[in-house]
Amino acid sequence: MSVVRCDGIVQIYKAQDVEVVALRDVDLTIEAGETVALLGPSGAGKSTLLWLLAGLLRPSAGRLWMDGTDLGRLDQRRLDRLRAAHIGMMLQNPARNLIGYLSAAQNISFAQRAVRRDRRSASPSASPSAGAGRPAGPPARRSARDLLARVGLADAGDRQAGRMSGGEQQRLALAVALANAPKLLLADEPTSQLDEESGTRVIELIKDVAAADGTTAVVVTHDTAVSEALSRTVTIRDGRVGAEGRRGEDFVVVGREGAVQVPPEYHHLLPPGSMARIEELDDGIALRRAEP
Ligand SMILES: Nc1ncnc2c1ncn2[C@@H]1O[C@H](COP(=O)(O)OP(=O)(O)OP(=O)(O)O)[C@@H](O)[C@H]1O
Repeated sequence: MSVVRCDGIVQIYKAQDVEVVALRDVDLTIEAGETVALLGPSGAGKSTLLWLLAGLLRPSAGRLWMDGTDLGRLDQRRLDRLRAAHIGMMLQNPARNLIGYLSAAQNISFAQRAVRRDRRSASPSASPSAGAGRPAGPPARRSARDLLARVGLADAGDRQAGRMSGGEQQRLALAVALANAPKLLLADEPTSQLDEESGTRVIELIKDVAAADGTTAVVVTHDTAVSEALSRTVTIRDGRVGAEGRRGEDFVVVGREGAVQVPPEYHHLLPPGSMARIEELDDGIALRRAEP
């Protein structure tokens, strides 16, 4: 079963009298264990998509499934539960992921507290809806000690999070995001404020988690080193999935109603607004610029 399935997602922001269409008809399926880099120019809609996947926004239209659960059918309480138990999130600014005055170990315990409480209240005798939206069985949660060891911070359990370096904070943020053994790990530019070495380490750790636990990771990034390290790229342009890359090869994506975005590197041959002739080939079509 797919961990993420987006079907015709539209996201419209309303700011006073103005509407901004951030995403239009996004179709996307992500399988368990995939590590996906979400790419695209500034304002394309990457963060919006990430926030939708995190359940922090509800789409204006379209449907979004997380591990088979239609998020649109969950009330806020059940959505919050599903998020806490199955989604881990890392933000760009390492400090924003953490409670600075708590120790590293306390940051992890804090993240686990809500899910622990929730599981207690969702005992077998509780209402059947209490665990709705959650796959069978509780997540296999790790101890703070194990999680810290996993991200190379075995000796840092008592250190105050706010006093750690940016790289250490982001590794701790990863441990916090993994605290409840999420199925889906979401990261919004997790390396952009780190030096190259720290950034590489964070991405290697994310890949290790995906390989070892089957965790699915979606990482918004502008960094080609990050996108090359992950198994798949999805490029958002103008609110649509414009291209995908797998194993180093790039593909354009044929969207709804047959729409295809010509990648910017070919705009000198087919500028936006130009007319083209379609030439049928055995295995597809070619576009040739035509003068009207
Ligand atoms: N809260 C909001 N209210 C109104 N418009 C918004 C809001 N958040 C985002 N937008 C608009 O939606 C569009 C997509 O924004 P988004 O932040 O998702 O893009 P992005 O690809 O993540 O960009 P960047 O790489 O610069 O972070 C942009 O036009 C942005 O201005």
